[in-house]
Amino acid sequence: MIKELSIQPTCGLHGELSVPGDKSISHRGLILGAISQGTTTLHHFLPAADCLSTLTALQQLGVPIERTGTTVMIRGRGLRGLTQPQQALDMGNAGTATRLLAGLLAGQPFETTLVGDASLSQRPMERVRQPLQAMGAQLQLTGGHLPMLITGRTLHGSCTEMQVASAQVKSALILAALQADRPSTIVEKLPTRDHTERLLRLFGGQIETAADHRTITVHPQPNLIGQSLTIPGDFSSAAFFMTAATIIPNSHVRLTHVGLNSTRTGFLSILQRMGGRVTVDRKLGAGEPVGTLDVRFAQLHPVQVTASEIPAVIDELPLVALLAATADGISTISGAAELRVKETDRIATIVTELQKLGVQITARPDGFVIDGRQSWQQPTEPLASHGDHRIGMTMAISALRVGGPTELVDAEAVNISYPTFFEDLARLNQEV
Ligand SMILES: O=C(O)C1=C[C@@H](OP(=O)(O)O)[C@@H](O)[C@H](O)C1
Ligand SMILES: C=C(OP(=O)(O)O)C(=O)O
Repeated sequence: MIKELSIQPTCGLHGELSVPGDKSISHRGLILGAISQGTTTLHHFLPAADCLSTLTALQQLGVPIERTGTTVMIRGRGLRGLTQPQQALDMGNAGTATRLLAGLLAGQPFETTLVGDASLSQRPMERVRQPLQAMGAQLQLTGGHLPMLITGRTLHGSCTEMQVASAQVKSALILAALQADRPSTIVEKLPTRDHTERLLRLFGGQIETAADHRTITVHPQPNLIGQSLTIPGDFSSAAFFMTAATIIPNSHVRLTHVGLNSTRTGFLSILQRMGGRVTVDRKLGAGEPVGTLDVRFAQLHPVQVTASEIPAVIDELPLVALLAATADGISTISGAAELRVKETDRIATIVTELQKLGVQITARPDGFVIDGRQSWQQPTEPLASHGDHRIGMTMAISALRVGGPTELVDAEAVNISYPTFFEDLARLNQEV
C-alpha cells in the first residue's frame, strides 16, 4: 500500500458498490463464535487490520479459526474452553477489540496481557476497568492505559450505571456478565449500537432490552450455539461514498447491502436534514436491517447536531464536518467530546485538515463550528491522515472536490477499517 497518494479532482462518481463487511459486527461475530459450541461461519467478514487483531488474539486463546478471503470458520470452544495465551495479545490499533476482550477475559481462569500500538496505548481504559472491577474483575492498567494485565476471576452479577455512552464498554460488560454468578443489569447513558445484544440473541443467549432502549438485563452462563451468518456492509464505510456523491457535482451512486441498524444511521438522518438526496430501500437481514442507498449530488443547508444524536453518528462526525463545509450557512456540532479519545483527537485533526482547504472551521471542547459559505482553496501543503483511518478517508474524499491534484500522506491508515477503499473509489470514479 502506497504511503503518499496524489488524488486528482473528479467530474463525478457513478455506479454501484457493495461496501466491505461491518467492522463492529465482524469483531463480535468472531468473539461470539469463539465462545459458542460448534462451528460458526461468517460470510462477508471484514478482513481489515482491526478485525484481524481480534482474529489472531482468539487464535492465541486456543480457538481454531480459518479464514479464506471474507469467509471465516470458527470452531467454538464454549464459554469455558479458552486457554491461556503464550504471550501478550497485540491489539494493534483496535479499541473495540481491546475493550470487548477485556470484558471476556476478566472472567476466564488465567492471566492475559493486552498491548497495542502507540495510538491505542494512549486511549482511555479506566472506563472499562472501573465497572468490571465492580463485578469482581482484576484489571491492572499502566497509568489508565495499555498494557493491561487481566487476572481472571469469578465475576458477580451487578447493576452498572454507565458513565460514558460507549458500545465498547457496554459490550465488555455484557461479555463479563455472561460469565457471572447471577443476572446483571446495565443502564446506558444514551443508547449506543446494539450489535452485541442482537448477535447474542442469534447465538441463543438471553438478553433483554427495556422499552427505554437503555436498560439491558443479561442472563449468565448461556449455552451459545455456533451460527452461519452474512455480515452486512459497513454503514460507516458507505458514509464516505454517500458524502462523496453528495458534495461532487454530477454524482450518482448506489450502495447495496448496507447495514441500516438505527443505532448506526445518525449520519443518514443528518444528511437528509441538510437537504441530501438519498433514497433508502430497506430489507430485513439476519438479525440486522440492511438495504440499498441511492445518493446524488445536492446543495446542502447547515445543521445543528447535539449530544443525544452523537452515539449514532460518532464515527461519521468527520464526514459531517465535511458536509457542513459545503453548506450555505453555519453548522454546529456539540456534545461530541468522545471524538478527542479516538485513534486521534478527531476534533483537532479534522480542524487542522479542513483548514488546509480554506474551510472556516473552529474547534470547541466538545465539537466544532463550520461556516460552509467560504470557497475552498487548493492546499499549499499535503493533506494527512495523522495515522487515523477515518481522517485519511475523509480527506481523500475532500481532495476529489478541490481544483487540482492533492497529496495525501499516510494514506495506508485506511487498512485499519477499509483496505480496498482506494480501489473502490477508483471504480466509482471511472464509471459513467
Ligand atoms: O462498539 C463498537 O464496535 C464501536 C463503538 C464506538 O466506540 P465507543 O464505544 O468508544 O463509542 C465506535 O466509535 C467504534 O468505532 C466501534
Ligand atoms: C473509533 C474507531 O474504532 P476503535 O475504537 O475500535 O479503534 C473507529 O473505527 O472509528
